[in-house]
Amino acid sequence: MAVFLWKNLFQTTKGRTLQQRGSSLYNGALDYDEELIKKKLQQFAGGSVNLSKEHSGIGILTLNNSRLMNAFTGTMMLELQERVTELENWKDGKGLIICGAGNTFCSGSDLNAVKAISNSQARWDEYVHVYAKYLDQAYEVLCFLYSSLLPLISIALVQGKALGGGAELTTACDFRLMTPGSEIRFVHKHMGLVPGWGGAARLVRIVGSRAALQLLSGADRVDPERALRLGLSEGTLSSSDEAVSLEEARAWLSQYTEGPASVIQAVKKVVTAGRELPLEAALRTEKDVFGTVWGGPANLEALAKRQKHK
Ligand SMILES: CC[C@H](C(=O)O)C(=O)SCCNC(=O)CCNC(=O)[C@H](O)C(C)(C)COP(=O)(O)OP(=O)(O)OC[C@H]1O[C@@H](n2cnc3c(N)ncnc32)[C@H](O)[C@@H]1OP(=O)(O)O
Repeated sequence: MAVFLWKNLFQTTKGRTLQQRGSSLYNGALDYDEELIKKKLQQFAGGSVNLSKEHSGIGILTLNNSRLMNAFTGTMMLELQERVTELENWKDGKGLIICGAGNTFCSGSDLNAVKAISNSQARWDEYVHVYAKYLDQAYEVLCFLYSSLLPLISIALVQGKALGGGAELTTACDFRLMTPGSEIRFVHKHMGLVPGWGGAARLVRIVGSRAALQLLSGADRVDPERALRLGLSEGTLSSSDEAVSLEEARAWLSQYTEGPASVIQAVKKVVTAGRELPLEAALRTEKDVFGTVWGGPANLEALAKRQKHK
């Protein structure tokens, strides 16, 4: 997946100085085999991440672990990466809705897995590496979702609760829509943590640093009304019913995905380039992306029709 490209283009978490019992979470000297760590993550199994790709060019990605309020297990993290790779290669894709099964969004990391890893008899170094892999996986896949490398316009459909890593996941989407009674809550402080999946940095860009500081330091419950005021949500849907809210989210997104996939994807790329790159690089990217649509089928068709915009 282009996550690896992303890794090279932008700095990864490696080299950061998160200190745990005096040992860095990322310590090059203790590099474990990737496949081995993948196998370890697979030990923390349960739930699934399902993708359905609709004819309209909208993908529906559903977190499915209702027994644990859609908490992310190790295997779900791996599946999320697989599904996102599938979306990356979807030529006709234009939009993406991320939602949770069972009328709730996501309660973050699977705390059972986190506890099991830390309580295992394994060496501390090994715990650090397994957890680091989990964190790496979450961090990279969310960065990828948010980046121009995935050229789909995305929405987090927040029903019920989006807590911890679940709240962070909402920030990796372009837009958030909330159902009545739902909440987004960065509970990390109460867990003795800060966001680690990139959620804080993205939150600052969405709501500004003062509001982000309040939401993180207060571990505030953000209901749909406050989310709207803060610009964290685009709108409150009329129903919290799973099927109805999904239909409403689809209708909302369709306003922006009308038209050829090549053009919608190009729009998403130029906007995300503006969001994530220094100005000069963003300007260059825009010119390059323009080159991919200029003289293309949609452009030629519009010219032939002598399209007017009255
Ligand atoms: C950087 C990200 C960060 C990290 O990686 O460390 C995190 O994401 S930390 C995780 C943050 N999330 C939490 O702390 C959620 C804790 N859970 C709750 O607050 C509640 O369970 C809640 C509000 C999600 C739901 O409350 P409600 O009363 O509606 O239901 P229950 O509490 O009975 O929950 C049902 C069932 O689900 C289990 N559950 C919920 N969330 C998790 C989770 N994140 N991991 C594991 N299990 C979870 C809960 O324990 C119940 O199971 P039961 O066997 O009945 O105890």
